[in-house]
Amino acid sequence: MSKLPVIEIFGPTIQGEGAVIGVKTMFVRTYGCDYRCSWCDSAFTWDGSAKDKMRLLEPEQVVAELLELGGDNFSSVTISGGNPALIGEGVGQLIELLHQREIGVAIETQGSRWQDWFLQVDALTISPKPPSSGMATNWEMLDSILHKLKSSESAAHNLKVVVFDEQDYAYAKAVHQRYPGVELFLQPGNTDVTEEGDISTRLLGRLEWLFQQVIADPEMNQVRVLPQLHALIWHNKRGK
Ligand SMILES: C[S@@+](CC[C@H](N)C(=O)[O-])C[C@H]1O[C@@H](n2cnc3c(N)ncnc32)[C@H](O)[C@@H]1O
Ligand SMILES: Nc1nc2[nH]cc(C(=O)O)c2c(=O)[nH]1
Ligand code: SF4
Ligand SMILES: [Mg+2]
Repeated sequence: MSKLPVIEIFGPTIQGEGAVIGVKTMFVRTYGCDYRCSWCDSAFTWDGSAKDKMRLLEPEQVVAELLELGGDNFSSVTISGGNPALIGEGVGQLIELLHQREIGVAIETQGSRWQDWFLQVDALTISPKPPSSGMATNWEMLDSILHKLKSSESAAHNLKVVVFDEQDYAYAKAVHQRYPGVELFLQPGNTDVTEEGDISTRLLGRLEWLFQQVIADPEMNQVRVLPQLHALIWHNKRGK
């Protein structure tokens, strides 16, 4: 088996975002990202600040830790990062081991890289990054990823765009127009990921703003707008 770089394993918690919001799930967060989003809420996966906590684990070890931590109190695992799509076999083997135990797998990735194991995932979220992130979308790569997913019968996938401002909203619209058949989730951005204490009022204000954009826009009749539910409940706490 092939090792994978892991920065944290936590749960059970409640999936707070997108297509599988509300589902009880464990999390495996891989280390390393090819992006550097200005507002990344998981920058410790790539900025070096938690480098000493990164562990190279065999997929079997990851499963053992998930079972130790969660017992039989979960049937879903979300693999996020960082960018889990930077990792080939290690994540592919982990997915296989989880499926052998009838545990469903969700993935969070930004659509900058393809992995063949995308086709095995039960809920694959592709989250291209809007202008406020400072990252540039590789549209050819995104086209090719969505084309491969569309051609496969098994791969349940969706798009999720984080929106901080008008420019980001225009970007989300461009994504929707480019991939009209793919379910699109919009999520308001958290502008301060280090603020301590209760941030729910601020987050709900941004959610209402995003609701208003979509309500007024006949070109966005098919999208879904959701908060980061875990951030409303647990704020900027890590491992939730
Ligand atoms: C930390 S990322 C890890 C997975 C992958 N690198 C990605 O970006 O899709 C998980 C999700 O959190 C979202 N996210 C990160 N920082 C955020 C913020 N400040 N506000 C709202 N969503 C954020 C990302 O857009 C992504 O959808
Ligand atoms: N509860 C909870 N839901 C989430 N959905 C996506 C997350 C992520 O960081 O990828 C996340 C997370 O970190 N926690
Ligand atoms: S792609 Fe995801 S993990 Fe990477 S910097 Fe952006 S939000 Fe953070
Ligand atoms: Mg998160």
